[in-house]
Amino acid sequence: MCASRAGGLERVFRGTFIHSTPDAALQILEDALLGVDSVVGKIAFVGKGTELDALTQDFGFSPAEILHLGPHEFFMPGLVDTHIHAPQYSYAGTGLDMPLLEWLKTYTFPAESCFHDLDLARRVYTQVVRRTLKNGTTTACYFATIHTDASLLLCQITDVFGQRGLVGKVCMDRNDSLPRYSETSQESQAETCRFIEELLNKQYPLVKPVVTPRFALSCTGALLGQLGAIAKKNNLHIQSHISENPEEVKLVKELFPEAESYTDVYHRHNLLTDKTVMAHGCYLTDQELDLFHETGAALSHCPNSNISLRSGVLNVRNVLRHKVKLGLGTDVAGGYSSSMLDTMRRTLDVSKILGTLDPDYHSLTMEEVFRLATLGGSQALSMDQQIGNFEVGKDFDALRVNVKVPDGPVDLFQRDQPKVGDDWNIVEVFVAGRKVVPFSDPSNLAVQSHLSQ
Ligand SMILES: Nc1nc2[nH]cnc2c(=O)[nH]1
Ligand SMILES: [Zn+2]
Repeated sequence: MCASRAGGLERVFRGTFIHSTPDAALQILEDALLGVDSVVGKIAFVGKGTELDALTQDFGFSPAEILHLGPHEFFMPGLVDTHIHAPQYSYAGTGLDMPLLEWLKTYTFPAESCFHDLDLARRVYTQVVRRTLKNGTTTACYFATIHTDASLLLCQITDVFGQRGLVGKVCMDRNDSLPRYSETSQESQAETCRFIEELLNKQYPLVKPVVTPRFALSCTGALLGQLGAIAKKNNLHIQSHISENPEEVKLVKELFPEAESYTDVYHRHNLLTDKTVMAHGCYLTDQELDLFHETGAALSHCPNSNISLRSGVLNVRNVLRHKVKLGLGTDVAGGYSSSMLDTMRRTLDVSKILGTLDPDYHSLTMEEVFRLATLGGSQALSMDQQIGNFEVGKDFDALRVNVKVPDGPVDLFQRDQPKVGDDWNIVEVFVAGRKVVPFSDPSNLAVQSHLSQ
């Protein structure tokens, strides 16, 4: 039995719990009892069904209060999307017919430039938060747009729906392709400070700011340096993109000839810390991966996007060999799906293709991918003290999965082989102990009144 002192009323579940630990990619706890301190939303104890008597005494609950999972149900940790562009949800699944830099100019910047319109932002951001929560994303690391007020609205919506979020106002002072979607270095710096200050003043318990230079091609060295200083002063997370596409890598070399590598561009501006997560990294050298390891910076693997924009292929084994923290990201709308289950499948598929091309390559297992999507994501965001698995003392961020949901997407023949499933199978979602899916009517009413202010 593992337990911490109880602070409040317990909500106790009994059944199967599946999670990862640093030592075990997949651990299945059958007939387990898990208690949640409902005041603080943290896991108070994890024990075996055979320890019921001791647990009821120690934590003061009665067996009648236990919520029993069904025979085809289990709990798993919430999914962590380490890289998603909230405004791009508005055109997800379209416009995937060109490579990254053309795609940005043709679809992305024009779409994002409209988010000065707060009505549009409210509609799209409400949908992306609802959809990702329903799909089991309990923590999302969001890019918004350059617009501060719309970015603050995304924070508010994330808070109201109860999702855990890192949210970044995007910074870009070097984008001459679309004049109406750009800002000066001074504006970018001042608005980033305003965004951080206003968001921290709101004191949302689960939503935090993340310093967000779009990528090296969108930012001058001066802005990168200012953003590095802002992140350091406020001890904040940092997110950006790196080494996604060969053309991008080549242009970064030309724009920053003084830097030793793409990674060095960020490093010399103090943007590589143990609270940094960089998306993609398909073309990083071993030396660059060493620098990631030394600084504690993490990578977000976004396979759907890498395939859809034909950007590249990340060698996940090599990243793990360099002991670089790694999570998974949907990268909507470079990735066409906002579902982390899709990202998990693509991660597996890409790894199997690498194994097909090179018989010496050890493809990832399903269990390893499960760990990347949960504990790995929490490590990549340096939040693994708080979330990522069912360790006592962590917040209860969890998905209740029913592999035999009525009219569900899979047919089950053997009780013990629930190895495939879909978003439909996620019947309840908890964040910090609060049930956030199904959406409750009162919560919807609260959303309406909050958001109309
Ligand atoms: N996939 C992706 N890569 C980027 N690099 C710079 N901006 C973006 C973006 O919005 N999506
Ligand atoms: Zn991205």
